[in-house]
Amino acid sequence: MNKAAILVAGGKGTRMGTARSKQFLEIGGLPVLMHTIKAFLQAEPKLDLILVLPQDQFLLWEELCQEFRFDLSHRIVAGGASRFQSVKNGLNAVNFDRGVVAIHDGVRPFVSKKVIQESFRIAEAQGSAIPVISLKDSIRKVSSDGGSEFQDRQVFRLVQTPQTFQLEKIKQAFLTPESDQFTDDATVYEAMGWQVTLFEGNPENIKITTPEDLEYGDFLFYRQQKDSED
Ligand SMILES: Nc1ccn([C@@H]2O[C@H](COP(=O)(O)OP(=O)(O)OP(=O)(O)O)[C@@H](O)[C@H]2O)c(=O)n1
Ligand SMILES: C[C@](O)(CO)[C@H](O)COP(=O)(O)O
Repeated sequence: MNKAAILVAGGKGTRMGTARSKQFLEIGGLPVLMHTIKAFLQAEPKLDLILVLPQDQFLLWEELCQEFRFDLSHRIVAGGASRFQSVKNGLNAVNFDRGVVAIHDGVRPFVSKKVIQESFRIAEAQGSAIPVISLKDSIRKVSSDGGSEFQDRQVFRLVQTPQTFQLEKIKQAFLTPESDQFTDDATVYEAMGWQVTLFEGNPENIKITTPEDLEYGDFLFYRQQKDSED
């Protein structure tokens, strides 16, 4: 079965508030994106790996690859104005017609090997594979009049990436016009009337979004290093 991964990293990282976009910042001495690429190629060494970057950051990425002597195989594609457009550009760059494709936020470097491998296995059999985790906090639905209402957290899940799909189906889904309701790839797939298949994600697979995520990322990195030495 042909397998590809699209790592979307075409965003600006405004919530991080740093001059350099968050996907290029370092965790444990290595840029975030290099951790993510390593995770995918360790889990699936034969992957066609497509990295989606802002066009004006191609040169920076080339310089970083030289600086960090990073030579893992990947192709680069220009991002779009939104995550949806960046994914679409990535899908158009996949160079086979039949197979499975994982779509992953480049800024989720702590995705586990098990989740990556499971996502391909489940998507191949079921059409899609969406990693989710249970909630640990209580949740409330708030209303515009200042009120709020208890919600049963057992019936909710937090949604992560990689979101993995049979290529033909997700390419067809992405022909639909972009909508504000498309907060991820599962919602685009679902708009076709197809049900998504959920599976258990890994809680460390956080999306690096704000400065405290970088500090937690450092902690996770050093804990991983220590675990592998023990
Ligand atoms: N035009 C865009 C916007 C987002 N992304 C990617 O989608 C993922 C999830 O988006 P988010 O965390 O929101 O990243 P940013 O858009 O960069 O962050 P912010 O919203 O804080 O600006 C990131 O890997 C980001 O680079 C992308 O490829 N192209
Ligand atoms: C795709 C995603 O990471 C799934 O949780 C999330 O929806 C991205 O949201 P963002 O607002 O684009 O960061």
